Amino acid sequence: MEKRGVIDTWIDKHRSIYTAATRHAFVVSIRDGSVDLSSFRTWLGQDYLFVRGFVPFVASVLIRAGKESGESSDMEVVLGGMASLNDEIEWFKREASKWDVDFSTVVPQKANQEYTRFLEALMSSDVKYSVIMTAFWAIEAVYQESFAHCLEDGNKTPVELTGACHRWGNDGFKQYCSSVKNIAGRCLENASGEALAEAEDVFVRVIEHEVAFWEMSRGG
Ligand SMILES: Cc1ncc(CN)c(N)n1
Repeated sequence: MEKRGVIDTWIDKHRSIYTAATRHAFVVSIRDGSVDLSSFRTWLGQDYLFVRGFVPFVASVLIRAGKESGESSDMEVVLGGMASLNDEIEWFKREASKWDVDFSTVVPQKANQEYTRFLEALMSSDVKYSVIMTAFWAIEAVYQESFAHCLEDGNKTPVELTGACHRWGNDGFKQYCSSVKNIAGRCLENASGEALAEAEDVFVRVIEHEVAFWEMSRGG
């Protein structure tokens, strides 16, 4: 059995907000087939913009993994994430034509701008490696858990949305999230009390931004 670490204790401690992010009404509406397709189109356009801002963040994680990690495999894990972002951007573009969304006219909404600003602040070299890794894991994990839920037994996910669900809900992405979680967990095992407090705070803030992002997609 997998060893329970500090991240699992934080998930338990902040369970209600964690569940609000991973079982948000928008996600549940995809799973039960009641999703409002105009919300899906809003999400698509906003998430495309988010992902473009996420690429430099992941690049900064990659640089830190190359420079600061004692483990050469950290860089390879992050590089795998970078490669899947490349596919993700291509996927968004294909979906845009399918859903008739013109990305060139999409303007980032407040929740998206605030999330991107938060990521930019995390790219500062003052932010500890363990803290940036915790954020990176949490960002990916919310999407993995949310979209995997839309594929679990009993789902009524509309067939035209299963592509999105498979993108983040597939087993390979789950494995990748687990590798990032292991890296963050290993760093946190040796972290100071101050770094632990910062990482917990960043974990909660990522989850809050994810909730706000789903709310925005629903038109909230
Ligand atoms: C808002 C958000 N959070 C996470 C992911 C997964 N990379 C995403 N595409 N968008």
